[in-house]
This record gives sequence, structure tokens and C-alpha cells, in this order.
Amino acid sequence: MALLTLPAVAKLNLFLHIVGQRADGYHNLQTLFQFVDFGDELSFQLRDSSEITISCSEPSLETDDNLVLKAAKLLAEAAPQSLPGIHIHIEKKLPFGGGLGGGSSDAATTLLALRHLWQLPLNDDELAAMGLQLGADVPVFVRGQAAFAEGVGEYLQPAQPPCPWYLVIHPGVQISTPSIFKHPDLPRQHPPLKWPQWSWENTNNDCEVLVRRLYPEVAKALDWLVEYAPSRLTGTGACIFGRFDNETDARAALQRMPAQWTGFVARGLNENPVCQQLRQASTVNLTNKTEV
Ligand SMILES: C[C@](O)(CO)[C@H](O)COP(=O)(O)OP(=O)(O)OC[C@H]1O[C@@H](n2ccc(N)nc2=O)[C@H](O)[C@@H]1O
Ligand SMILES: Nc1ncnc2c1ncn2[C@@H]1O[C@H](COP(=O)(O)OP(=O)(O)OP(=O)(O)O)[C@@H](O)[C@H]1O
Repeated sequence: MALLTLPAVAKLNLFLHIVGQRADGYHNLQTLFQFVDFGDELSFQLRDSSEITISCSEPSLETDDNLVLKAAKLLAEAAPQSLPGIHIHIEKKLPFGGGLGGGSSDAATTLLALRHLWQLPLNDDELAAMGLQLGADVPVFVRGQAAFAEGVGEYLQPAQPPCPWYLVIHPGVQISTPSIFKHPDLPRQHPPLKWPQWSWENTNNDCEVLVRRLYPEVAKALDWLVEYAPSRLTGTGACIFGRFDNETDARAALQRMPAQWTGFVARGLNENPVCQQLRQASTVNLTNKTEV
């Protein structure tokens, strides 16, 4: 039996402006992150040996490149003492490469869970800095609050956007984040916005025009969803989301969604639920190991 089972929810970029490019090629962004109550599930089990291992419901992700494994190893290497081994099972529900930050959320849940299980004396700033080594979206999941982000995602200001219902659609295409950021036609000079002066109407996702052109299926899905609700791309895609006032309307639109796409309905959240759950979790007796 797992010692601890925790959520790794998705994020949406409620808007995404590209305001410049750094000398190393990375892009400076202004973006508003919000979480939704739908995501992957991670189960943690202490091992008798000192090994760190993973398993995943999606076999193609059972590799050394999995961000969960990388996060666990990063934390173990930084620890002053040797630690009990751990097995982590990832139940994947989020599409990968979808702009929902699934891999980043899995990594953040791993960092937060292992800090708790291994009782490591690291504060949120230290954990978020470790997270940034794994991916630009990891810090916001570690800090656990909806946020306006600048830089590549490391400068975060807590935000309290409204929490509507969303219909999130995956139009069935995979989009690699680097391929969009490298594209010569990506607009890179959005005039900086003065936070908190934002509204849905005065913001957009700067990747959307390019992604629509390169991936006609995304354009088709956006054109379909906008008939039901204000809609937008998240991250560099491929997922899109529509904003609804209530769950009933979001579910009604999901029912009518063309069968070639997949989708889910979820509520916007301004706190990452893993943080709430860990606050309530009791301290673990590290001698309580289970062989997996
Ligand atoms: C688009 C967003 O999802 C918005 O939340 C994120 O900025 C992307 O975050 P991510 O998937 O964690 O991306 P990373 O793994 O950090 O970066 C993947 C690649 O995308 C490009 N990249 C990423 C973020 C950024 N601000 N500028 C970039 O140019 C870089 O070539 C980088 O090598
Ligand atoms: N635990 C994981 N879950 C999903 N993908 C992972 C994981 N670990 C590593 N990856 C790799 O990361 C890539 C991007 O996955 P992810 O789901 O984070 O993308 P994304 O939703 O587009 O993220 P973002 O919004 O941050 O761009 C995948 O194609 C996969 O190869």
C-alpha cells in the first residue's frame, strides 16, 4: 500500500505574452497561471534499499528522463544525509506536451512530497529554485499559488483570478515547446503589461496565431469552442480551454464535442491542492518502510 498519494494538477496560462528574448535564447514572458482540479496522481512508497525508482501508467514515460525521477534524484543529491529509497508510481491523466504543465506538476509534487517524507530542512524558495532547474513551469507548482509570472516563470506574484469552470480540449496533436519558441514567425515584442491591470479582453496568447497556422486541428478546435465560450490556447498548446460560468454549461459543450478530440471539465483553482493536502498530512515515521 502507498504511504502517500498526492495530486499533480494541470495549469492553464490564462494569458501568455512574450515580451522579449534573453541572450541565451530563452524568452521573457508575462503570464497568468491558474490551476484546475484535474490532473495526474502520484503514489509514494518507501523502499528497504536506498534506490529511487518510478513506474508509470504510460509506459513511454518510464525513462531516466522522467521529470519525477529527475526531481527525486536532484533532491536526494542535495540532502546532507543518506535517505531511505523511494518508489513513485505516476498515474498519468494529463496529455503530455499539451501545454497543461503535466510533467512540471509531477516534478513539483515529487519535490514537495519528498521534502515532507524525507523531512528535509528546505524552504519554498530553495525548493522552487531546484524546480526551476527542471523546467520553467515547476516553480509556480511548488509555490502553489495562482500567480502572475515574469522572466521565464521564476518571478512570481500571487494572484486571485476568478475561478470559473473550464472545458479543456486536446485536439489530438503533439506540439513541442522548443519548436514554437524557435519559430521565426513567433511575435516576441508584446508591450509589457502593468500588473494587475489585466482583463481577458486586453490579453491573449502570443503563440496562438502561429500554432493555429502550423496545426489546423488546433484552429478547428478553437473555432468550435469559441461558439460556446471565450476560448484560448494554453502554453504553446496543443490544449485549448473555454471559460464557463457554470459546470452544467461546460459539460453540455463537452457532450457535443466532436469525437476526434478528448477533453475534460474542471474548476479553476487558486491554490495547488497538493499544498493543502501536505499541510494536513501527518509526519511520517521513516522506519515504516514497505518493500515494493
Ligand atoms: C510555455 C510555458 O508552458 C508557459 O507556462 C512554459 O514557459 C514552458 O515551460 P516548459 O515546458 O517547462 O519549458 P522548458 O522545458 O523550461 O523549456 C523548453 C524549451 O522551450 C524554450 N523556452 C522555454 C521557456 C521560455 N520562457 N523560453 C523559451 O525559449 C527553450 O528552447 C527551452 O529549451
Ligand atoms: N512525468 C512526466 N509527465 C509528462 N511528460 C514528461 C514527464 N517527465 C518528462 N516528460 C517529458 O516532458 C515533455 C513535456 O511534457 P509536459 O506534459 O510537461 O508538457 P506540457 O504540458 O506541454 O508542458 P508545458 O506547459 O510546461 O510546456 C513530454 O513530451 C515528455 O517527454
